[in-house]
Amino acid sequence: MTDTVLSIRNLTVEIPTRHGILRPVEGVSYDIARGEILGVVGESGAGKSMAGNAVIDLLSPPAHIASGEIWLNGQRIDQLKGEAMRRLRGKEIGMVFQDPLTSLNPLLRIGDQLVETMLTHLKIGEREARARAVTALQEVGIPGAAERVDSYPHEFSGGMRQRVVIALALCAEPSLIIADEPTTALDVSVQAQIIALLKRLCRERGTAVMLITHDMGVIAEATDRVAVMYAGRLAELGPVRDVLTRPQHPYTHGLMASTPLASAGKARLHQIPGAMPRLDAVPDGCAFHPRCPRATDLCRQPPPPKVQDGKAACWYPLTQDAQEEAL
Ligand SMILES: Nc1ncnc2c1ncn2[C@@H]1O[C@H](COP(=O)(O)OP(=O)(O)OP(=O)(O)O)[C@@H](O)[C@H]1O
Repeated sequence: MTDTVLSIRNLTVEIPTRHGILRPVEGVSYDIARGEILGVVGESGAGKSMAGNAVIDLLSPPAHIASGEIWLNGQRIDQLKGEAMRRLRGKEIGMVFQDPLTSLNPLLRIGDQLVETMLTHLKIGEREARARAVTALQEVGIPGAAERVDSYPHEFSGGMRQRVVIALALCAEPSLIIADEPTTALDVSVQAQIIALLKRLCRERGTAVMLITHDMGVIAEATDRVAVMYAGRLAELGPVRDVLTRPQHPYTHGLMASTPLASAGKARLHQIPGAMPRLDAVPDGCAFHPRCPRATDLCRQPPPPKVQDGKAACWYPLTQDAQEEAL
């Protein structure tokens, strides 16, 4: 028996437009194992959310999965629609989005939302579900959970609301959590607490997590492995320590050098010259080549080698020595 929870294979998402077909996700593959937190990182517009939304059939039409496969616990799910997908979303996949209010019903007490979710997906009765709702709120650190279970979402602060969303996402005991920028809307002081909470609870339960973020600090703090996306493609995939301290792809290297975390103590932050291409103008070859100081003619023509775990999609991956000098 494998402990792979989610397996994305060669996923391509297309958006047909009047000017041609856009591919916000192209040929992306990664796995997430039980109890593992995979960080998906990249600049705004890199396709991180699209890849996550494809898993839960939340792509906004006309965006759609054009090719590839998505497997959850050995079941192929990329063709599931309607009720079958809704059932899977509540039971097997929990979701935590940037804005907690999108996950909460403003008209229902939070206890009722937790109870409803548990009654739908777990084989337990109402009394048991009520008791578990209080425990769930205690576990996510809501003070006075026994009373707050009867509060409405608007009666909580942003950070507390996100705690409630985490309780809601976990209460049906899913095998996968998709957390898309879960702390971006929160005060800096609260961000670290929420990330620590998510990490602890998922570790305890063996839940796999796809953690989508543009924040390298969150990646460093919470993840086991990292998938780096650029212009819809995977640039690099590997254990967090390797990707952060010994990035092979020049894009990852630039991303690291441009974060305050990595450049602490340096006089000023590095900037990657230029901008990520628009989806209707993604260059041939390696999409990063116009911004890459190491690019040669080879990078302008054939697609770069496919990413493998621990091996970047680059003809000229940075060796350890080159990492010191490059960029
Ligand atoms: N309906 C649409 N038509 C055209 N382009 C779209 C459409 N929906 C999304 N896109 C584009 O798809 C790309 C991928 O978007 P996505 O939200 O996945 O990026 P992201 O990496 O999650 O960025 P962010 O961190 O800003 O959320 C972006 O360039 C976005 O502009």
